[in-house]
Amino acid sequence: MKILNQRQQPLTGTLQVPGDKSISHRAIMFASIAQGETTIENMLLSEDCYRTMDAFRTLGTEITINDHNVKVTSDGWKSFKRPDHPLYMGNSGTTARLITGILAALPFQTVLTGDESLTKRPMNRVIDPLSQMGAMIESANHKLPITIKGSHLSGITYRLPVDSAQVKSAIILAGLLSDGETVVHQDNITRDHTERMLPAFETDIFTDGSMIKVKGPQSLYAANNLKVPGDISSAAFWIAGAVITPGSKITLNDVGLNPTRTGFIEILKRMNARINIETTHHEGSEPIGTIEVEYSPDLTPTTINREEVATFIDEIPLLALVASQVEGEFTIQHIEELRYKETDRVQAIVDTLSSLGVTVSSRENDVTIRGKASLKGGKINSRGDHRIAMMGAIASLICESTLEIDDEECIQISYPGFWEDMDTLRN
Ligand SMILES: O=C(O)C1=C[C@@H](OP(=O)(O)O)[C@@H](O)[C@H](O)C1
Ligand SMILES: C=C(OP(=O)(O)O)C(=O)O
Repeated sequence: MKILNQRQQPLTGTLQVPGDKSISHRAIMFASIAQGETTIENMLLSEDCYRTMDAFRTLGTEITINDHNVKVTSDGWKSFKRPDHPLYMGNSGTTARLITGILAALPFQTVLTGDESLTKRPMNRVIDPLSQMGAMIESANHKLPITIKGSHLSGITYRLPVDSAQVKSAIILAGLLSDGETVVHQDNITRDHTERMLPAFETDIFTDGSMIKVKGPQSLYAANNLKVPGDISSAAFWIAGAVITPGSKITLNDVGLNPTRTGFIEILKRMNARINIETTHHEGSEPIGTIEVEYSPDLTPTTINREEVATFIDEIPLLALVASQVEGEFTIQHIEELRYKETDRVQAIVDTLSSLGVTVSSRENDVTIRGKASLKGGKINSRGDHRIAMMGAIASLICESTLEIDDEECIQISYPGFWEDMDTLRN
């Protein structure tokens, strides 16, 4: 439990947030299925990323960690060996979905398990398309634990029924290891780190943004040095904190500014938030830059379009918190996918904000928040969901009294240095 008493303390100063979680997972996975030695700089060493590293070590990859630099040495996917125990995915949906795409095409059986939260999250979204490719995956109710039998796969053409980068990536990875052509169509933009990073491993992949095409089977070769940009989803906590806390003014350096991830900033700008972003350079094919944010007293509501939801999917709890500081009624629409995250985040938003004294209600696919609210403090239950725990910590910046956060250790899942970074910005 964490007790926070930081009433109206502004966030000020400069910070570099840790490496991006989505990119860190992919760097380990792609380096593992490739032949040779890849070095990864600024790797995120969080619980979820350890689950990915543990799984690929069990399959035969050598991974050494020196500070935040990771060396991955592998003979490629054809050399992977059958694990002699179930692979534990912990809390990580990204690990579970993407590795299923790889393991489905390998000639041995693997069992995947997960923690209490992950075993409630849907796997049918990857099992269905992979089965169409010829995969044999057994599960009770399409949830973990699953048994992947390992079979010879053939390419498919598939239109994503949900806006999910995890599903898209699982199919692309399976496609690389399958016979023939695999084509994935998406109706709305989802994060495209897989498409951007794979060419660094000498992979042939074509995309025009709404369609992705790969031909298999392909051998992948180690990438030259990869550098992971700062995680914009981690930066988002400080951005939200600065926007709502009087007196704040912060600069965040070296943050990944991939346009498929910057939805939160775009939306805050539409709401009159005082934010400046500038792309300073690229690492591989990922744009990187600086974000400057100031306290923004004149926020206005905006409309959330379905097409943009995936570009800030993990920041929606934070947007709800910011919405509580906007005059009038603010509806965040089209957020049904939040029900399938670490917790039902639609419900978590309603329960957390209402326990802080905000008038908030939800229907199936949206949440409506009435502002401007004074947050009263008290106690919130993170339910073991890292993003809800950190959203609570940011709410505490403007609470009138002490706030207690249950189960705050879950923050290790995505942001191990969170409390240290909070101290940096409050000094
Ligand atoms: O591909 C990824 O790295 C991720 C995709 C998103 O999930 P979905 O694809 O399920 O929306 C996101 O919520 C998750 O934190 C990371
Ligand atoms: C949803 C998340 O991650 P994952 O799906 O990988 O568990 C998240 O980090 O908010």
